[in-house]
Amino acid sequence: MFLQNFKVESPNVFYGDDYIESQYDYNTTEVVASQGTAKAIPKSQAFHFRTKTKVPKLGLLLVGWGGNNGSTVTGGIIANREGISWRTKKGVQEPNYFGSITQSSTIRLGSCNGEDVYVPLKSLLPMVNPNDIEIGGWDINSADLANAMKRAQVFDYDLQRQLEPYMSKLKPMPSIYYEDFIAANQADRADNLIPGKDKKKHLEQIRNDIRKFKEEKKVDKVIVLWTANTERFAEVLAGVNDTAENLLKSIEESHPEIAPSTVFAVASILEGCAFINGSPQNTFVPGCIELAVEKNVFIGGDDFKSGQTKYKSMLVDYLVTSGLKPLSIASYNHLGNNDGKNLSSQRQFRSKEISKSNVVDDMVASNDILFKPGEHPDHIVVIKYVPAVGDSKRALDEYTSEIFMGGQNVIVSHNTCEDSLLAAPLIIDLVVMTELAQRIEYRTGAMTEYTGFHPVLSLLSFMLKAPMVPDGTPLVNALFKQKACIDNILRACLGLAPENDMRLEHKIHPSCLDKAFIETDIENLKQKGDDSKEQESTEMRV
Ligand SMILES: NC(=O)c1ccc[n+]([C@@H]2O[C@H](COP(=O)([O-])OP(=O)(O)OC[C@H]3O[C@@H](n4cnc5c(N)ncnc54)[C@H](O)[C@@H]3O)[C@@H](O)[C@H]2O)c1
Ligand SMILES: O=P([O-])([O-])O[C@@H]1[C@@H](O)[C@H](O)[C@@H](O)[C@H](O)[C@@H]1O
Repeated sequence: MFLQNFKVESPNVFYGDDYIESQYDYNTTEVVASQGTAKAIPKSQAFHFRTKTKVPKLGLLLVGWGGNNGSTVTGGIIANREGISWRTKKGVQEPNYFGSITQSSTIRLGSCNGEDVYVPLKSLLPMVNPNDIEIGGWDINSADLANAMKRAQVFDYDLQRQLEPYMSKLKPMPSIYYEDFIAANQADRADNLIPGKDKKKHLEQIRNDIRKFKEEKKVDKVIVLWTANTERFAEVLAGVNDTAENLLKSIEESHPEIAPSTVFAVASILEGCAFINGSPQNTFVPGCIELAVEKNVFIGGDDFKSGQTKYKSMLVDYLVTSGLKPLSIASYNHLGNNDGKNLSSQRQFRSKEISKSNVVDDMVASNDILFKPGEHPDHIVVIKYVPAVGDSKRALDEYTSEIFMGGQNVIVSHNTCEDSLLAAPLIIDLVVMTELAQRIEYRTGAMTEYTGFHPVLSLLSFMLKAPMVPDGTPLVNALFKQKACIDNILRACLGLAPENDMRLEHKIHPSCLDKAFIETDIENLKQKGDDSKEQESTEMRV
């Protein structure tokens, strides 16, 4: 069964004008190791969540707006907003948001008389509609978005033709170009630059651009997202970018080791705007993270997880979960877009190699039966630039695993995809989820005031190859664990238990179930809800 929307009827949830409020018992298991044995201790803590119901008018500023991803996500949103369909050799194609979990995925809400009930993920809590997002951005290249779209060669001609009048009006703001950070082969694109080499002036100009965009477009908030080229890793240097104070001083002094992406991140944070890094470089040097925490502004990254790596994080999870031991992962792809051209330079490729290689670490570390401590599969990552294939990346992967009694299993996959058509929906999800997270607050334990999630927004992990997590917290790459995290946190904001797939009611004799479990007395629940709200508001007045 599928429903478009629903309301939770429970004493633990209150739908107010300004907030959806919930009470939620967070249950987990603490393991205490002592004298060679371990004790598993169930733990529970009561949380109060509240989510602002008013969805803001959202502005999105893309760094690298004129790129394949930037032009594709912009054109895709315009086509959906304007209802533009187009002719292809297979007939008429309608616009959609396939590939976006916020727009095209569902979750199991519960069951109705034994039948599973599914609802759109976006029906759980009020979310921004991508069609309403105001988009702008910067690019080192001056091409307007119509010419950028043509250059990208991603959309069908008949769609490009209809988008042209909208896209030709969109022009990227001048940006900053520090040639040492991206491939030398990008130099011929750099004709749209903020003048000078003074990084302090660059920072101020970018901050001014953000403020100007917010005023002109009359948006309530702005999110900045990096979809510009992959940069080389910046060196983390004591006294330069290791603390917020040193980073700000280094920008003032135009230190050569401060990357364009870090200047954009600092500008966004200082303007109170969340910053998301869709590329693999270490934009978030320690000083930048410290600044985000100090200013309590969300940051998220790194590197969109679009096709080959998303597949890898799923397949290795299946293998290890099944007790099969991956021995080697050979991950090759070639592509012919400008991203591939930039990555044909070793230092930029190295950034990508890191983000594509670490994605299996948590799954391997989860199973000491298969892997001795420190043991891991051979894992190679190869990316080649082949202009002829354009944005249509060809990914070839081979997974060799050890199976029962010394046997071997070899899985080979071929995955052809228009890279930008997989990345564009991720940009939408990263932005929609970040904006939603900005409206969720919690209080727990002795707290009397509500507060927001940690500024390093690990909730975004499902969309990213190398997810940023708060210092000292575990990094989860297993794909469906990442999705379950999103689903269950949204459920908690509605006072709903996490989805656990036990389906106990279908594993026991129905006569064993309580009458109340089988027949839900809505009226009785409603009364309980009113009483508990009265009690909660009394509590809140204390
Ligand atoms: N499936 C995918 O496409 C995918 C997946 C994961 C990560 N990524 C990453 O996303 C980024 C964008 O990918 P793409 O295919 O759109 O690349 P692209 O080369 O088409 O676009 C990048 C754009 O950034 C611009 N640019 C470079 N430096 C800039 C700067 N300092 N300021 C402003 N603009 C700048 C370039 O002129 C270009 O228009 C790349 O880093 C890529 O590695 C892409
Ligand atoms: O598909 P995926 O591995 O998630 O990600 C892609 C890589 O396979 C590709 O080599 C690279 O050019 C893209 O920028 C993107 O990173």
